[in-house]
Amino acid sequence: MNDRPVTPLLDTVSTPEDLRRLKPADLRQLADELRAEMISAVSVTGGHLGAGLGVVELTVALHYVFDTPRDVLIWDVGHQAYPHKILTGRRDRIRTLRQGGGLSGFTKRSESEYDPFGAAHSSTSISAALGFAVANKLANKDGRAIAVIGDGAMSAGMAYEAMNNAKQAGNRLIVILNDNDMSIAPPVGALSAYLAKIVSSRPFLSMRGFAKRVAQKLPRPIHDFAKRSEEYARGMATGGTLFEELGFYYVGPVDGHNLDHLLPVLENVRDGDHGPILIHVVTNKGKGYAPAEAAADKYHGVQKFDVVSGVQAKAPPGPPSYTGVFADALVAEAKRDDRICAITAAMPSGTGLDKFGKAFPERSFDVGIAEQHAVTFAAGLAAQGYRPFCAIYSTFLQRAYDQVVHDVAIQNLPVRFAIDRAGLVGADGSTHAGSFDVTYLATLPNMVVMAAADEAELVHMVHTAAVHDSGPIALRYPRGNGVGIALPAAPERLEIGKGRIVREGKTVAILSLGTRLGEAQRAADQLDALGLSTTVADLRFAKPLDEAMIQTLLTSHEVAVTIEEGAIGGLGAHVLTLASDLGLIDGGLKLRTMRLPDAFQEHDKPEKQYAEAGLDAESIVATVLAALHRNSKGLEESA
Ligand SMILES: Cc1ncc(C[n+]2csc(CCOP(=O)(O)OP(=O)(O)O)c2C)c(N)n1
Ligand SMILES: CC(=O)[C@@H](O)[C@H](O)COP(=O)(O)O
Ligand SMILES: [Mg+2]
Repeated sequence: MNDRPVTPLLDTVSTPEDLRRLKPADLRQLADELRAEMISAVSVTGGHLGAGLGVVELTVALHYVFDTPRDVLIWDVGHQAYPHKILTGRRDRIRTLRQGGGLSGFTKRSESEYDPFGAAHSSTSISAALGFAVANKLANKDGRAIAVIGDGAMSAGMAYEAMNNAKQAGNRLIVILNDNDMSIAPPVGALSAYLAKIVSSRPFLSMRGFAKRVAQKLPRPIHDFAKRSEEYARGMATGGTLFEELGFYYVGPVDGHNLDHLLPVLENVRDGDHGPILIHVVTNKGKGYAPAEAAADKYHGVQKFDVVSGVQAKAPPGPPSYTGVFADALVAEAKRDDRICAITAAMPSGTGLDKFGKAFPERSFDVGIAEQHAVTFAAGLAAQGYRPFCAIYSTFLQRAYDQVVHDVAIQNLPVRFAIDRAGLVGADGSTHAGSFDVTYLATLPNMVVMAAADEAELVHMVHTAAVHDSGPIALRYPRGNGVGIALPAAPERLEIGKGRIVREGKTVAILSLGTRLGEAQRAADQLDALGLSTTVADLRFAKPLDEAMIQTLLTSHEVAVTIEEGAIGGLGAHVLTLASDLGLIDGGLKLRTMRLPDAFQEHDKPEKQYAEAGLDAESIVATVLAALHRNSKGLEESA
């Protein structure tokens, strides 16, 4: 049992207004209590811990110096916003984080006026803040827009697209670059090296004169402060060029855990006349909690844990995860084919590609948070004869849609999309749900789209993708563990566009795509028990469809139901179109499509989300009975 921390000062602060009534000298204690409260809360909920720990002082300082919510504070990704939630009227619910009905793990407009812009995907904050700043300018309103963006998020092109346009915002736009030298994994690429160079530049003294010169260009208050602070002067001398070239005043590096440094810098920036400004704040991910600081991932995302030891709750032993099965299968394929490469966009552990990277470092690429680049980079590799697997979460692949269409599909290049986190993902909620990939991929000419029904199928699909040289192919699989089925000794090459019958019946046909197959079989048991003998088909392919099998199933059963873990426009829509093309809907065909609702579902446990979505066995049975005008006992309803 984790005890609640003693937090006498934090107990007096419910909102930033309360915070702003404190003396500067009290803020250190407040930050310590805030950190303790956050650790305590996440120890019972699990969630994103390291990033929030790293911005405790920054959160306090920003709300202290700026007039939030009139000054809008936009946290990039939003995974570091737990301290912000505690200080902005949500402390009473902080132990409901990421639980069904509880607070979101990210910023969310519907949750608080202090969350002016929702997030969870990265690198949107500067564009959004620019929008707020320009809107204020157009409306002749006061109010600044402050974007806090991490060094990892700063690797995405969108951040630069926004900075490229920032000049029009004038003083109203403030970007805080929170540089903790970490993404989820250690950061990659030239930008990361560039930031590290700024932070570590030496020597101070020989640079001081130059620093003064640069500082003199700044408005008076900043200049004065620069003169007082040696570290600040060092930053002025050694860094900032890239950001200055993009039209920003660069201030930094600043120690993001030192309130005596942070507060005057922010006050000077608040009061200065400088145009768009970027403050380079250096922090430690996991700061102030020893187990987090010591962890390789700095406790980016954690299970519930014991506060004293930092030991996280272990998942009960179970089948291997889909991600793990995918990673092992891909390594096996890459041993057979040295053209196979693997690409991740800053998610090596999440996609399992860390394993591939260890086995084949030269064929493994972490491109940073850059999904668009990842896809077009893969297209280039494919055009040159390599066989890249782009392993990207379903939700993040959305960002690279034009690259999928324009760079891969139109050119019919053999890029393999390994789409992890397909379907509902639980605690991360609607921003991370993999709801749309079948819809957006299966509409594309040339594209093959597969969905694994279990982990053995996933192994076959990895192999099928590996040997599919004639064009692009995607395989999707969910977050979490497999069903416990034995993995095949040798993977099979699946025939493209062919499904399989897993159970034969006469009255009802369930056409399943993906891991709803288990629910389809449970439903079939219940329907059989009601005297409605049921066929279950695992279609395997959303594109191309197994047209012959579908035609047979639709015409030989009284009712057919499609089920999938995706939004409207997926399997069900394609089966309906086929039925229409074949003229089957003219003759009284009974066909029902079961899919995710046309709504963004809130976070909860995945099984509850699926029940709410009506995609469990009980809902399948109810759908079938309703279509056949039968009651819950399977008896015909009197007209
Ligand atoms: C478009 C997109 N790709 C990937 C992710 C997954 N992701 C969430 S946080 C994160 C790392 C962010 O690093 P940084 O911005 O430095 O923040 P830190 O966690 O270090 O505070 C990644 C890759 C995401 N949220 N959005
Ligand atoms: C904030 C973010 O986008 C990631 O940290 C994400 O929450 C990871 O999700 P998984 O736990 O499914 O890898
Ligand atoms: Mg970082």
